[in-house]
Amino acid sequence: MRCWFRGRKGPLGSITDDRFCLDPWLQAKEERLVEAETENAVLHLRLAQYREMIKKSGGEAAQVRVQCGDQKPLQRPGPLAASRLRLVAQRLKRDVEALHSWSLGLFQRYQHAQWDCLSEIVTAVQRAPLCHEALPPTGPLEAGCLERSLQEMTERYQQERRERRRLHNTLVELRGNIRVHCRLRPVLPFDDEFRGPGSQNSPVSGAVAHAVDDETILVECSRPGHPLINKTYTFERVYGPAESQRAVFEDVCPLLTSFLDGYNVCIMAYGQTGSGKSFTMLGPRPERDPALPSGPHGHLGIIPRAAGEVFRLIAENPSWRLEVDVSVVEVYNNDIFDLLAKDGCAVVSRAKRQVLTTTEGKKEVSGLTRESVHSAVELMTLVAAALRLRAKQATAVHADSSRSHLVITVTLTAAASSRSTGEWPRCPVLSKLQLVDLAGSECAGVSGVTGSALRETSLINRSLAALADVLGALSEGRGHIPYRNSTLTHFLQDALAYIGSTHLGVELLEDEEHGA
Ligand SMILES: Nc1ncnc2c1ncn2[C@@H]1O[C@H](COP(=O)(O)OP(=O)(O)OP(=O)(O)O)[C@@H](O)[C@H]1O
Repeated sequence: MRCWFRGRKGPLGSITDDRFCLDPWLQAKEERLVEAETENAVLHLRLAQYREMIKKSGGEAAQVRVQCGDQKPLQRPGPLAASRLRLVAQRLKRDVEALHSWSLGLFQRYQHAQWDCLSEIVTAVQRAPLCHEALPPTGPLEAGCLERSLQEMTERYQQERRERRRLHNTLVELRGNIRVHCRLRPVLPFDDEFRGPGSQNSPVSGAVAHAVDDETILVECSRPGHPLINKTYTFERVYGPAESQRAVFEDVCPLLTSFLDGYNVCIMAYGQTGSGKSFTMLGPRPERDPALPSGPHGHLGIIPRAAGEVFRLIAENPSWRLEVDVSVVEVYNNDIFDLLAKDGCAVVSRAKRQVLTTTEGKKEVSGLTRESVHSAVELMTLVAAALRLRAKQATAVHADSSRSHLVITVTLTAAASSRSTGEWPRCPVLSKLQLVDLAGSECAGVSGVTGSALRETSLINRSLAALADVLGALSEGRGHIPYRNSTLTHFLQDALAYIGSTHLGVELLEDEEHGA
């Protein structure tokens, strides 16, 4: 699954007819490149000469030493000769240092020139289709030369891209394939309003969890009749209450480049009810205002921002010929509902689905609706429609509490045209991005739920406990992973099992007493 793009014929390989317009541009760049290479070669030559000279003089000195050893012992130089020798040695040292810094500078200039050339080549190649028709016809010999030079440039460009991809994904891996970030939301007015029946026992109000630094939080744990205990927890990253949606997304953004590079990515928001999972993942009130990535919304959550970024990356590389489709499901009361399913009148309606195991052992949801999308706005319009169907319920803790786990799956596939030309020889599915807004864990005593809502709470808590068990079993490398203990883990089995791919969990803690 990893690095599927690597070693494949890259997108520029298919540009063959648009090369003739590159002549003056490319020639100039090619000349600069050749100049820089020549300069580098000269430098290497001079370095070799200096090395040779040093070797030779070393040999001569050894010879003199041998000869002197046969005769009488060397007389110590007088003070005048010694200071002269010291001066010569100092001058030589300075010369060597100057030569070293000069060659270093030249090497750096060479590297910069190479990068400039390559980026200009890439721009030129990308602009090629636009100016092709404006050019006069070219002779066959010239065309052949240009073709070869374009091929070389294309190969170099592809090499650079492969290197970029390798470096990017190595960096992402170095930061960890499973990452847990923690966000503390600010204390909000409703935190006091919605104090549940159990909260009168809590002597503390206001913030009880604090960001100590950007990796540590401190939680004040208080129980009536017990002394206050402070506990600290560390995460890969901690966001304080004042940190923006943009700051959270900045850490997620590199994963989307990995998704486009063929890696599976799963981003989950986990936390207790009202702690800000939906706010972080979607933004405020996304079902009413879909917070389309084109709008001027500063509060956009991870999902609309990710949609914008995925399509921005695709637009940056038009020759990739990729297709994007999306499915939206909710896991509610241990059942899976397709939130993009349409009834007979093509109206979106909730439809129950089952998880099946395919002959290759993969998990699939039978009859799941997958809508093809061509822009972030299209994607978010579908998500907003699906969200209107998502199960919600007011509780004493949170007036707009989600009662289901929401899973948005964005699948990247090779376009049918590139499949038929054999450009993508393997399975057409390249990678999957799963964006999960889990239902919040809650204490029924505090949230004050009764009747069917109490059953929902119990099923939510059980499925979250099952998820914790699966993650625990995976991290401990246990032989048996209990995926089947809940529909949520069964449904997410492929994403969870693919532990080698990149996961980032955003754990959210409420910045007040319930969250502690
Ligand atoms: N960082 C934040 N800044 C400002 N307001 C926030 C922040 N995080 C959450 N909120 C607000 O807090 C409230 C609860 O947030 P949200 O609905 O995201 O919680 P949740 O964890 O998804 O809850 P549940 O699990 O019950 O659905 C919302 O009104 C939301 O706008």
